Amino acid sequence: MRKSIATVSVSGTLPEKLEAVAAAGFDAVEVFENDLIACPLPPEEIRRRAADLGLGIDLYQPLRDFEAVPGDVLRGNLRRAEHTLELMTRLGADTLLVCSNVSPDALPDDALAAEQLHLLAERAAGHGIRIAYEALAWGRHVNEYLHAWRIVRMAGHQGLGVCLDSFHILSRGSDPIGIEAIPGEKVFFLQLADAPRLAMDVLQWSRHYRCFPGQGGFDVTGLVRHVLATGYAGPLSLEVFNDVFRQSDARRTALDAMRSLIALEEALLPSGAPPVVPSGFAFAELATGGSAELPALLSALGFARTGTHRTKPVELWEQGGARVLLNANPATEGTATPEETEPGLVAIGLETPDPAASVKRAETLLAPVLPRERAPRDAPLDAIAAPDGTALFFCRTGHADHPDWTADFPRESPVPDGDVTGIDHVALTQPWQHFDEASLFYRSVLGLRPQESMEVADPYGLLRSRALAGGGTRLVVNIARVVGAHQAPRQHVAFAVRDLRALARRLRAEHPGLLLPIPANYHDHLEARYATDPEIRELGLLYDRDERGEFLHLYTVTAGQVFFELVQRIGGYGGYGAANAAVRLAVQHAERS
Ligand SMILES: O=C(O)c1ccc(O)c(O)c1
Ligand SMILES: [Mg+2]
Repeated sequence: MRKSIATVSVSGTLPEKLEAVAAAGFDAVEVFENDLIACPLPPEEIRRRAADLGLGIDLYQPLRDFEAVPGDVLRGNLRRAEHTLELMTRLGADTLLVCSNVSPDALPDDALAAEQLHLLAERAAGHGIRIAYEALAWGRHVNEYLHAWRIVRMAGHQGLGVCLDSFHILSRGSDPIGIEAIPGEKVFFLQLADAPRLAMDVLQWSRHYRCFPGQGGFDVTGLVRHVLATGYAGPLSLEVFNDVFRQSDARRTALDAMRSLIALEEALLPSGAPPVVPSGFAFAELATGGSAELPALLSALGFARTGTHRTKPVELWEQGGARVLLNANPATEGTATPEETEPGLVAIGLETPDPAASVKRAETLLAPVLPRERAPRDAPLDAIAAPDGTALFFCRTGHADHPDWTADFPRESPVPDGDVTGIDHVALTQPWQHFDEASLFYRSVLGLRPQESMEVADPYGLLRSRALAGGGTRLVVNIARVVGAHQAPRQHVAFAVRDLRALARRLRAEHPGLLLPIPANYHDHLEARYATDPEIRELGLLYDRDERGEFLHLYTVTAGQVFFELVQRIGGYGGYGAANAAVRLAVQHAERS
């Protein structure tokens, strides 16, 4: 299907927007009025630049507050409309979006609205232009898409149809099934936006919080199915007003937008290949930053170095099913970022049933595929870059028909069988403007299911956190908005533990200072709330429960950018102890200062 995007959805000047959108592979744009009137280039030049970039201008928008007005207001409106139609001729746009009237001048009179829209459609037809009428969710009298359709039908003009916008329809809770009552040839345009579910004024919600399909809480795919059932064959056009995207790199946002449409289109196809969901973690790779902190932490937790890479300063540490690579020199492997000069997570190995299919899917969804020669191992593993720069390797460990990366680490000692059984989850911190992008990335590329995002108080700011899970893989993406010097550690690796009480008892006895101290106030609160047993306080454990089970966890001190969490899930507990994250952040800040 033809893919289009409104210029309002990305940052920059109009020429910059066009370039970014073209580079991401879009076919066309909707030109937003504000972008045009602030642009020093004449419309003919904008048209030429778009054409040179291979972009059509599918729509110009919006003409506001036009219909259902008294006669004296109509005269002014027609003058405005005439100007817009002339401008569109110069721009080469053939569809004008008219959004429903929000002004106090508007009358609650459908027949009058229909008559005046008919008049406008007649004038527009003289310029070879069609009118797409859109119900804004906050329109004064017309705010439902079926109401807009009734008026369009009443007007009965060939050059007048409706514009459907998923945000306006779904934000009001309207049932999109009604779309199927509209003949496809009367749907002139389809605008798509998702949004997080927020209880707030709908205009503010629309103007600041829209996001790309797959990033919010609406069933945009389901709505598109109804639109396609009408026979609609026009563009899928993204129209996203979002305060973060307005400030982000336009090219990156445009790629994110394109990824969203590719994933949406795929979801529409009954034959679409389902995502290859990773079944768990093969390894976590940490840069040591040349310090002994990480090996010391791991051996205290019961890990042992089981192998050393044949040619590279990389060690394999294992316990139970948990594997950690300690890399003394990741910068020479071509993945250098400033964080790598201190201990931190640089890569994650994911177990997938079909590594080739995983990387192919990642490529289809515009994930940056890392060149093989940059892979820090000798076994030919495919890797992609996650939005925060972490490398994600696709592995099929222990299957003879796939490259055996563990063979690069000749075995030095057996794998200890201690309390740690595997990697439960990995948490990554995104730059704040990449939160929605990261959610969509992990959801579409890896097929993980996002959970609701949560907000956690940090003593110096706010942490937003979203867990994504599927097939035995759990990731947590965080963004922290905190004042300069008070950054919390960026990453953690959480190990699954069989008996956390036993492990905590041992660690407290043998390695005082290794675990993060938990305030007594926390345990007072916990006992009042859950009547937890005194051992939880004695051992300094954190605790949570949900309707399916219980969760015990604790944290180590931090090394560079990374720390370890130890978790024990009891019953079917499905969370991450988010209620305790604020306590952890406060203690980590105190520990640093
Ligand atoms: O917020 C607005 O005013 C606005 C304008 C045009 C649209 O297509 C829309 O969905 C919203
Ligand atoms: Mg719209």
